[in-house]
Amino acid sequence: MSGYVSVSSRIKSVLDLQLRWYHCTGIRTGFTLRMPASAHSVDASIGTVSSAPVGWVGSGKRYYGEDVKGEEEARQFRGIMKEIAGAGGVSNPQEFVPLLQWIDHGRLEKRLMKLANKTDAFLQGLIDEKRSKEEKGNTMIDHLLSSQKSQPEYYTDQIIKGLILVLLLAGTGTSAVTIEWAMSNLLNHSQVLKNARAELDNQIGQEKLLNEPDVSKLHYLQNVILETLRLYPAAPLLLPHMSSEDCTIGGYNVPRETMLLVNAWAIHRDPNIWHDTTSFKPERFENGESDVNKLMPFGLGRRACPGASLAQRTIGLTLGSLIQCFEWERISEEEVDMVEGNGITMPKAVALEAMCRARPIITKFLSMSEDEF
Ligand code: HEM
Repeated sequence: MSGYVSVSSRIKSVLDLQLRWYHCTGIRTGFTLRMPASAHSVDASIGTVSSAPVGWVGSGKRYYGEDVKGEEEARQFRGIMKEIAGAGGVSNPQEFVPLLQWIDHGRLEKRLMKLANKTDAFLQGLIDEKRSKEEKGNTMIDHLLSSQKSQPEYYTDQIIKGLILVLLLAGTGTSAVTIEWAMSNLLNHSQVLKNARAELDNQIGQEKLLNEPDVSKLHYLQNVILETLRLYPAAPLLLPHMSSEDCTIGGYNVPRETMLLVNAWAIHRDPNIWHDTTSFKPERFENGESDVNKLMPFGLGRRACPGASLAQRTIGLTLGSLIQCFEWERISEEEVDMVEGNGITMPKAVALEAMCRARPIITKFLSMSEDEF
């Protein structure tokens, strides 16, 4: 976190921060605090606390937000990510009418090949850039390249590119979208927000910043996240699976090699399973494991999400930090719009906008010397 802003510029901006409400826009990359130019340096340091990690690409570069260096490269990256997200959500008529393969209807395969080549070239560029540098950094690519030296047969460039993509595609958008849904729910349920803030004040206080190991003490906050994942699972249909044998599901005969989608969104709202199913009630998870075991936002079984526990920690840390550091309010009397948009990771149809005001910890945080972080 160090290196963003000098101590004096932090202190200068503190008063400004404490007096005003700032407007925040929940763009797809997580929360961005929009502040006037006078507080820009503060924006940079807070951004590290509050924003979801999309855009860091394991190479230490930021491609989203206001402090982007290398705009052309960032634009290229954002373009690729947008195309991948779009391509992931489309249905392919050729899978339903195989004849269409012969006339290459929609040219989907060609477009995907082009996109794959473009993505591969971009990621290879990042690896080559790191490899050519004398000084080794502390980024994911640096570490993977050093593993490549000791285990070249496993850590090939191809594997490294795959790992970066997994983190980007599976790991960041899902977590960012969940934080945005969680914050929207909190803004529409002021008592839940108060309870979450009271828990943070009791357990952590305003003297030290929330840390990752603290998140396990915050049971109410974790229930807020579970309840968000119940009502707004980031992957509502999980990922497509394929039947390996002929089988029967719910009375339907399913032939071998049929694509199967599990509607976790609907299961999470099934009145036969959940009480008061559409209400946002984190308290429902206070009665032990039984309700938690009915959730499946990360899938189940062998192919369940391997990042589930990482996701719960990073979401807990980010959401907890947002609540610990800021007071939050809606931009108007009107409730935050909770309509779902389209996309492979279920976005909000209307991006969240909210007001935030710094809490006392920000004063302490911003007046600390860089060595104290
Ligand atoms: C809120 C956050 C997240 C949600 C809701 C989520 C959800 C899911 C779901 C539903 C699946 C498919 C499970 C199935 O096929 O039944 C999946 C797969 C996967 N997720 Fe996540 N995920 C999240 C975060 C992450 C993170 C942080 C990472 C890694 C850093 C990650 C890595 C993966 C990978 C690699 C797979 C593919 C596993 C396989 O096919 O064997 N996910 N995730």
